Amino acid sequence: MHIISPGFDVIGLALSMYLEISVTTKPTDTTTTSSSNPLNCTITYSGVGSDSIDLNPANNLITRTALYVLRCHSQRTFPPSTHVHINNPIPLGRGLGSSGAAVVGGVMLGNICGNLSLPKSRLLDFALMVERHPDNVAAALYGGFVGTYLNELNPEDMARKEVPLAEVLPQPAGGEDTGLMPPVPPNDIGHFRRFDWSGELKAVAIIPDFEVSTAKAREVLPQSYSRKDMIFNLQRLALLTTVLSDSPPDPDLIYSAMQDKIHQPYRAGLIPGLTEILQSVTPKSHAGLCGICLSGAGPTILALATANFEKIAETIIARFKQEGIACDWRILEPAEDGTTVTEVPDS
Ligand SMILES: Nc1ncnc2c1ncn2[C@@H]1O[C@H](COP(=O)(O)OP(=O)(O)O)[C@@H](O)[C@H]1O
Ligand SMILES: N[C@@H](CCOP(=O)(O)O)C(=O)O
Repeated sequence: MHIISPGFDVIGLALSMYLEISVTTKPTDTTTTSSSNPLNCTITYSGVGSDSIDLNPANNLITRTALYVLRCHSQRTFPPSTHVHINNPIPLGRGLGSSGAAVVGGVMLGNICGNLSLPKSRLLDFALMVERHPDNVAAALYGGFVGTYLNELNPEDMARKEVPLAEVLPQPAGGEDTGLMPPVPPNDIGHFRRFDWSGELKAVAIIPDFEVSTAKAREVLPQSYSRKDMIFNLQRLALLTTVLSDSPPDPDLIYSAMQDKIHQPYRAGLIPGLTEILQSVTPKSHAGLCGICLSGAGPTILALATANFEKIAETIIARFKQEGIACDWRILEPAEDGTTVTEVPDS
C-alpha cells in the first residue's frame, strides 16, 4: 500500500504487492506435539526479510495478532496442528505498509482459525487496536484509495494512542499463557470511504536499501503544528481526494495538491536526499509525472505518473546513489480487492 501526502494518517492507497498467508490445521509435522508447541502453531516463511522475521508464534506479528482476536473470543490457542505459511514480498520498514498488511493478515487469520465469521468492519476494530494508523489498515483490508478517520478517543485511550502489542495481548517471556483476557476493542473505532482512482495513474515505488522504522519516523514529528501549516495541508488534501480520480489527470494540480508541511519536512533528516528529490522531480522536469511523495513513513518514494516510469525511477535512483544508497524500484497499481480469503478443499 501506501499513503499520499498531505494526507498523513488520513488517506491510503492499496498497491499491488500482496502478503499471502496459507493456513492448514492438518498435521504437517509429526514431531510437533502440544507440549513443545503450547500455542498449537508452527510458522514457515518465504519472501523478503526471512533472516529477521521471528517464527515463534508467540512473537510473530501475524500470529500474535491472530491470537489477540482468538483470545478476545475465549480461544486461548490455535486449533490443533495449525501450520501457517507466510509469503511476504513487501519490503520491511520501507514505508510500504508491511506491518499494516501483517496486522490485517493476522486479524483475518484469527477470524478463520476461530471460525468467528466477523465482518470486515469488526476486523478493522481489531486491527486498529494493534496498529493505530487507519490509512494503512483500512487500505489493506478494503483495498483501493481510501480516506479514514478514528473516533475521538476518551482521555484514557488518548494516553495510549500507539497501543503496543504487549498491552493488547499480554504475554510474559517464554510465551506461556497468563490466562488474562486482552482488552476487547470498542465497536466502530475507525471509519473509511473509498475514493475513485484515475485509471491512467500508476505508482512508481523507489525503494532504498535501508529501513526507517515507523516508530522512529513518528518520533521526529512535532507535538503541535501552526495554524498556517495545518491549513496548507487541509486545503491541498480536500482537492487531492478528487483530482486523483480525474481522467485525464491534471499533472500540475496533482503535483501542487501533493505538497505537505506536516510530516515530510521533519522526516527529511532520516532520509538523505529526500528534500531535493521531492523538489526537483516535477511535471516540468519529467513528462508524465503527476505527483511525488514519501510512501508511508519512508524511506520509499512514491511517484504517481501516467508515462515515463523508468526515466522517473532512474532520476530518483541516481539522486539516492549520490548519497551512497542503492535502490530497487517497481511499477505498482491500485489493488482494488483488499484482503481476500480463498478456501482450498482437502485433496
Ligand atoms: N509478514 C510479516 N510477518 C511478521 N512480521 C512482520 C511482517 N511484515 C512486517 N512485520 C513486522 O513489522 C516491522 C516493520 O514495520 P514498520 O516499521 O511499521 O515498517 P513498514 O513501513 O514496513 O510497515 C518488521 O520489522 C516486522 O517486525
Ligand atoms: N501514516 C503513517 C503510516 C505509516 O506507514 P508505514 O508503512 O511506514 O508503517 C505514518 O506516516 O507514520
